[in-house]
Amino acid sequence: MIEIKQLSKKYKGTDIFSVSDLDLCISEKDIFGLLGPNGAGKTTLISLLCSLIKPTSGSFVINGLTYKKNKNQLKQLIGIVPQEYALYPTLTAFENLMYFGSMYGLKGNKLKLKIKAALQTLGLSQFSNKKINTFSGGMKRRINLIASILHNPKVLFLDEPTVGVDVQSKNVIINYLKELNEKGTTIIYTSHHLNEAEAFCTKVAIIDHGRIITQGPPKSLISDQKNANNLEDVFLALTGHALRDHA
Ligand SMILES: Nc1ncnc2c1ncn2[C@@H]1O[C@H](COP(=O)(O)OP(=O)(O)OP(=O)(O)O)[C@@H](O)[C@H]1O
Repeated sequence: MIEIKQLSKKYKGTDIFSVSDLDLCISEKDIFGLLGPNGAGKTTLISLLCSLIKPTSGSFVINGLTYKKNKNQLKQLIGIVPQEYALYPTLTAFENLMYFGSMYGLKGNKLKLKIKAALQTLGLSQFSNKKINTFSGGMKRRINLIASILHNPKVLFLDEPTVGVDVQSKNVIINYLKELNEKGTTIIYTSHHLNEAEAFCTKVAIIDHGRIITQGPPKSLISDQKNANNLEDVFLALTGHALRDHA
């Protein structure tokens, strides 16, 4: 269970809050989607929850643990799949995964077997000894995902895990995440693919200007919104059609 209370973040040198007084509860069984236009605050919220950045104010608890009191336990409890590839291009897939596993204190046969099983499930067994710089975007996304789950996290945060991948890779990734969730991992993910989120998530929150403007199961949000046939209709009705370009 994740409980977020009055969480706010204002980056140094800026005068706006990227996350503003945000309250949210995510249950252990959820596949929770954080949706919102560009610049809404999704990555900032995930970065706060992964303790990659510090809140300006407010707090959160993940499965009873807080970063201040339980830093090491929390690190073992969560997995992070960042938006950017966090892989070493000149190492092979297997070497990369051995390295990431060792960062969590894993080693030996146990780690090797875990890597082999994940590579198999994600369709990458035959590329195990190929260098990452020869991989397609979809293959790198799948390796990025494996790197984050080797320590069996109870809570997995993913920032746009299906961006830039083909339909085949996307299906493999989504099915794998569903499997992890069925085995007891809470999934929290950001995406701009609203059809995907509608089918995949048990709950979503639509975020804009650092605040949650609505949340709930996709079907409830659709039925509650006048003239909405899908999550995209809800999203546009609540966030508007204006472009969010800024520099
Ligand atoms: N390191 C930073 N320093 C200053 N401002 C930042 C920083 N990172 C993000 N921001 C600002 O915080 C706001 C929220 O950004 P964030 O990346 O969290 O949004 P997002 O919803 O993830 O967007 P996207 O969908 O484009 O990834 C934006 O206005 C952004 O410009």
